[in-house]
Amino acid sequence: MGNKIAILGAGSWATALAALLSKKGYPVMMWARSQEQVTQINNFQENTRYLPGVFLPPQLMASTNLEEVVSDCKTVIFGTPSHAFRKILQEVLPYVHKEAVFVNTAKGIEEDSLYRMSEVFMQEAGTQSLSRYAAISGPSHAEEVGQNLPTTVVVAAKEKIVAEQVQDIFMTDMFRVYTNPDLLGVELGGALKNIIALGTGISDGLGFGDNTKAALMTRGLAEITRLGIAMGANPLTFAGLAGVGDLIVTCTSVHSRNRRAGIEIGRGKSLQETLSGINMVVEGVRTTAGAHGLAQRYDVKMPITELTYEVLFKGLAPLTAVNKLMTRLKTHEVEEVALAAVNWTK
Ligand SMILES: NC(=O)C1=CN([C@@H]2O[C@H](COP(=O)(O)OP(=O)(O)OC[C@H]3O[C@@H](n4cnc5c(N)ncnc54)[C@H](O)[C@@H]3O)[C@@H](O)[C@H]2O)C=CC1
Ligand SMILES: O=C(CO)COP(=O)(O)O
Repeated sequence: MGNKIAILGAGSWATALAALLSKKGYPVMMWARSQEQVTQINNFQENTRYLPGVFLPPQLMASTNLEEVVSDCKTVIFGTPSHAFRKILQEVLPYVHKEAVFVNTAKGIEEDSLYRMSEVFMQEAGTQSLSRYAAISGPSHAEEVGQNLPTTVVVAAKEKIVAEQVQDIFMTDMFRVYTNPDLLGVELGGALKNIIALGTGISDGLGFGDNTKAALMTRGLAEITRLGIAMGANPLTFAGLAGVGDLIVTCTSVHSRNRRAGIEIGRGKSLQETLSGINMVVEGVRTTAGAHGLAQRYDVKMPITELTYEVLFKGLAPLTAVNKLMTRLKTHEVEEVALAAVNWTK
């Protein structure tokens, strides 16, 4: 096994990462579903549909043949959306070397099972295999990574050695990679921030201001953290790159598809119209349904998530959702459990 890297997917994020690693000198091969993408990458050094304007090194190769792409690879990176993760994993597993490391970059929750991607991975590859699994997350829009603008991300893995191996693979002087042992927290942060980005987009689409956006982001982080704690994550992870970091970028960036979808919905478009107009993956939609299920399973209050769910799937008017959030029963800002350190005397 040499140091060949496989990247599965040829969307914006897969392409940005493939360009980064290829420019770093790794032999990289991408898997694309469509021959059109393969031709563009191999013959024209650009992925005009998903990452226009970013030059792809001529040595970066793509193929529609999964076996060819993953065979002899030391590292297999998933750059496909989370709803495709299980199926593609099933297809590649027979061809992947038994010592290869898997790196997932998708930010989502499986809709019916409510599994995180590491749980899907364990189910398909076996519990032992989690020692060869890592997740990358953090504030990192493909368009900016493609332009080599300074970016920071976090890699989480059960095994420190794997996290550090992946850190070394990706790290450049413009792409700084931190490690974190809290795989659960990193996966949750990356997935759940997309719901809040839909919410802030809706708020922007309704014509609300920066106060509203800051409120949604702050209270959004509070409910993400609340669910994370209930599931066993480290609360500090949500103060890091996969938590507040990614929340900030996704809720404020012109590049965010989740925010863009929210804006259209806030302006009155239906979910279907919105999604077909964007024509790229909007992970937050499925994740809202997943988080709605997790909130029920863990009996955690997630008012922004709940109302986003009702807007997306139950026809609730966005304005009514905002009104419902603003007129909830009055409450404390900080959870009782966290208040233990800084509390009022009774
Ligand atoms: N775009 C970004 O800036 C970032 C995206 N991500 C995550 O990366 C993942 C992929 O997102 P993007 O690259 O942005 O999406 P995209 O919409 O740009 O591309 C999606 C790619 O997946 C393929 N695809 C879609 N459905 C598929 C299926 N059922 N089976 C096989 N392939 C399928 C498409 O053909 C396309 O190549 C998402 O989970 C996203 O949250 C993470 C960090 C940054
Ligand atoms: O996760 C992302 C940036 O860190 C990408 O967000 P969008 O999917 O909303 O574009």
